[in-house]
Amino acid sequence: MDGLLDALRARLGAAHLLTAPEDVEPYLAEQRRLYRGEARAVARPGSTEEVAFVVRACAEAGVPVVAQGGNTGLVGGGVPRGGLVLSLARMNGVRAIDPVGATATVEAGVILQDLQDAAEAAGLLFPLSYASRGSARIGGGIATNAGGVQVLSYGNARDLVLGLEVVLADGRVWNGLRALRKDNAGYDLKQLFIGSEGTLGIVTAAVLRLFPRPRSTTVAFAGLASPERALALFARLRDACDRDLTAFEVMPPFGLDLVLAHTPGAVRPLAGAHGAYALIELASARPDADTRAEMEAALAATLEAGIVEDATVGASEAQNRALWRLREAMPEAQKRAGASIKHDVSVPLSSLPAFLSEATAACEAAMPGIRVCAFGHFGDGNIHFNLSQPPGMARETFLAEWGRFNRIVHDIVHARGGSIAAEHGVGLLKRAELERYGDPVGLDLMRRLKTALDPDGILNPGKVVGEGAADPGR
Ligand SMILES: O=C(O)CC[C@@H](O)C(=O)O
Ligand SMILES: [Zn+2]
Repeated sequence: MDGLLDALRARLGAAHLLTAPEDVEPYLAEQRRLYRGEARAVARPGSTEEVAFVVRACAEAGVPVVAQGGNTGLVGGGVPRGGLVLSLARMNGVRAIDPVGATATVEAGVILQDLQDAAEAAGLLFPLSYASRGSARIGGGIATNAGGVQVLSYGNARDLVLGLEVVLADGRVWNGLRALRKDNAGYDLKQLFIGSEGTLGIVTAAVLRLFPRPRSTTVAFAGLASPERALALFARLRDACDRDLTAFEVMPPFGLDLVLAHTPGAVRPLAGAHGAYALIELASARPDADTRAEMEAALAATLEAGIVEDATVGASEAQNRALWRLREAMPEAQKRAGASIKHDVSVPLSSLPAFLSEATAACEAAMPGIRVCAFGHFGDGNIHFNLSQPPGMARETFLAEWGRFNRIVHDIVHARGGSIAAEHGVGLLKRAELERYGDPVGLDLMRRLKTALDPDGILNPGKVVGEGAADPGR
């Protein structure tokens, strides 16, 4: 190990090889305190060549490497289990924006918010977005195939990537950095690396799709009797507004109460109480678009049809933002309300309301006082089926029940043809669950891919389908 560290120090400079415990510490922390990493050092390469050098040196020394971006992941995918952390933070440049081709070529360490701002400065939109955008880095978003709040109209990270540059486990660089909309010259290799959580290669740069900026955007918040009504509303809006419907998020009354209690400045959007709340966004880049009128007409029709109980429509950008804030503050508010057991699941859209009532009833029966907080990307069929600890119960007592609730919730998801890892990935947290619910042939293919691309298990070992014991119960 010491020889390896000397070689890395010589190549990167002492300032970019962190070995002091206090310098390494931030890279070991995991935001939900579910895991604590272990690593001997953190390498901070400043170029693709330096990333390749680090990986090659580690491969030769048989030392594992875990790539880290903003370290904002939710499943422990970036938690090192020995070896070296490779931070992409210094590689944070937007290399080029092509306004005609509507593409951005970026380094993996660019912060998502900076990329959104750079696209905006060029008069365009980079639509990938989630609450951690101020610190999350695009390489992590690509490595986890991140979803977020605009998937309904723009897709997941996977749909936004045209080309990739990837450092392989042996230190070679695959140059797939192409800006083509059409390229059927063989297998689509970039898709292998997207969502592989750093287990098959380390993304160092990407060509990303940009879109016209919406000229008109309107956000509304609707109160409904139930998730069934939310589904009916979604279907109506999709019919009426077609591609202008850019987000359809749902939160439960308990979730809204948590947000109002724990978010400074948050104001109750509707006077009465409702069984479910939907945040709706309409946006259009058409010069003649008037999404406010479109929203008002669509909501008026659904109010009249008895689908919506009440609704408020943002009348300014500030009001639109305030409504979004209610939704985006949800995870933080839940964190402040104590420990949570999270399930990031998806089911076919038509069975989402039935899933919610079945899983809620099962969890409430399994632990009196448990508080179900199921919210999220309803329009994508993706719900964060989160459970808040009963008031007064100790954090560790509650978290010890994780395995039992996984079984309850994931069995229902699986029986309904859903996914137990919809948008946050597998990491450490869902490894045992993937083993349990994954199709055996599919799992075999995944392992073969891992072995083919990383035969010595250098890249992010123990994650997704890697070797090593999965954490039982989580
Ligand atoms: O905290 C969660 O469970 C979800 C976080 C994030 O994916 C969101 O949709 O807000
Ligand atoms: Zn989410």
